[in-house]
Amino acid sequence: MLLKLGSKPALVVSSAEIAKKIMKTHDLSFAGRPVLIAQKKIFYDMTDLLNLPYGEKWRKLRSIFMQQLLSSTRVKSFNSIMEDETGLLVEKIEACFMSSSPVNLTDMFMSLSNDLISRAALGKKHSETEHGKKFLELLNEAVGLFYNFTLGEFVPWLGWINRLNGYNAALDKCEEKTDEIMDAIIEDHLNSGGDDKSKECFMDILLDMYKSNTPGFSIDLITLKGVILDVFAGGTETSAKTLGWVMTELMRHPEVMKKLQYEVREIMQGKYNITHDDLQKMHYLKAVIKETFRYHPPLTMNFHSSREYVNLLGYDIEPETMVLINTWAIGRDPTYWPEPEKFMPERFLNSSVDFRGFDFQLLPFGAGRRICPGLEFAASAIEHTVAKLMQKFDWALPNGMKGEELDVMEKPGVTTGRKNPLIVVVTKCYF
Ligand code: HEM
Repeated sequence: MLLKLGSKPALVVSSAEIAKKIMKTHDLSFAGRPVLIAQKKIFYDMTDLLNLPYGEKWRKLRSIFMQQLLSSTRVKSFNSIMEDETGLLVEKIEACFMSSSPVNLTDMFMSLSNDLISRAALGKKHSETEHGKKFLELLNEAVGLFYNFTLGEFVPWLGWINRLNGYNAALDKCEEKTDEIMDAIIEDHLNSGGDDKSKECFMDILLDMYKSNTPGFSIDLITLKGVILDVFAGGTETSAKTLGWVMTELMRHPEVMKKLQYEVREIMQGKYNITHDDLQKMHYLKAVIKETFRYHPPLTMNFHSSREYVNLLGYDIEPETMVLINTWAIGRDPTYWPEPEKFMPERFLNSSVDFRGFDFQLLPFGAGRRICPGLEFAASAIEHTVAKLMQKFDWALPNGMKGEELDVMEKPGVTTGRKNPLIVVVTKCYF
């Protein structure tokens, strides 16, 4: 669907065929990002990977993400962090069980996700430091500002409204505070380093590059800050909200939960720590996670922008057309998904369809050149957490509520999670 949002052309893509044309056939032509007021302010004039226009700088930064920070070898090396943090999550849940208190999984998943990213990025838990807490508050504020599309965004001559209603002032303040905190985090890291001295975190790698004079290897301070900002902005809410949806669907479908618990407990017999190899054997777990990504992609719209004129199915697409790929609608398209409104992990059991960017009917991480570089990290963290929760606990809803009574209302935002917190109770712990 080709639209005009104010003065800006926009193309909304709701079918897998067109998504394939955008992200495969014409990937290079559509590898841009729309220039948005809030993103320009908060992400250092859009010099971070998430927002950079496609080009030489983007390619260099992308290779830092893929080869230095988030390569599959490095993601595997984070297994011990994942094991530690999911172990702590288990302890918190056990404490709720002992005191017969309900468990707020929404809050717990948000803390877990923040702590995992913090330890990988900064070598320590951000949520426990003063700057860290402020940074998390600011990220929340920034996300609110991103979602608040203003008229001035699409009708430039109405930009004065943003001055009048305080939006520009709020952005200026958020930009200033974010930069101050980024400086404080870097300073703090230079003074103390991470708690886990044996492991290199993203900040160590980036600071080495910042201090290096090797051509093609060094980066400037703004780039360093942009990378850290991207890792937190891209990696925390997305994973936390996915976990919330996985557990929601498992609570709503006790037969699926039982089958999953059986698989995990069979594979883990007598063992506590879950390894990468154990996860590879958990086929039903992978199917449950794929089905959750199909039904509840945390980024329901994926933003690209055209870089040149393209003729798409007979339509002329102008340069700088905003392209919105509606992954939510594509995941529920009956052309690809029989009974799309049914949560049915079995549909993935004898199927090669995956979310790694080759199957355009399942695009939670996007596809093509700009596919999410955090895919392996996120998938591993989500698999690890869900496996642990299935291994250790039996679950129920509070006050005898039945699974089908649990709501699936969504709270719209940059990422889409549950509207209401997910509150559950543990009925049995396996020590
Ligand atoms: C469930 C978790 C996650 C989901 C669903 C997700 C989804 C996405 C999507 C849809 C995109 C846009 C792809 C495109 O434009 O085609 C993206 C880009 C990105 N993601 Fe993720 N993401 C997740 C986790 C992460 C993590 C853990 C990190 C970092 C540690 C991360 C960092 C990024 C970055 C930097 C980009 C921009 C890439 C570029 O423009 O070249 N994401 N993500």
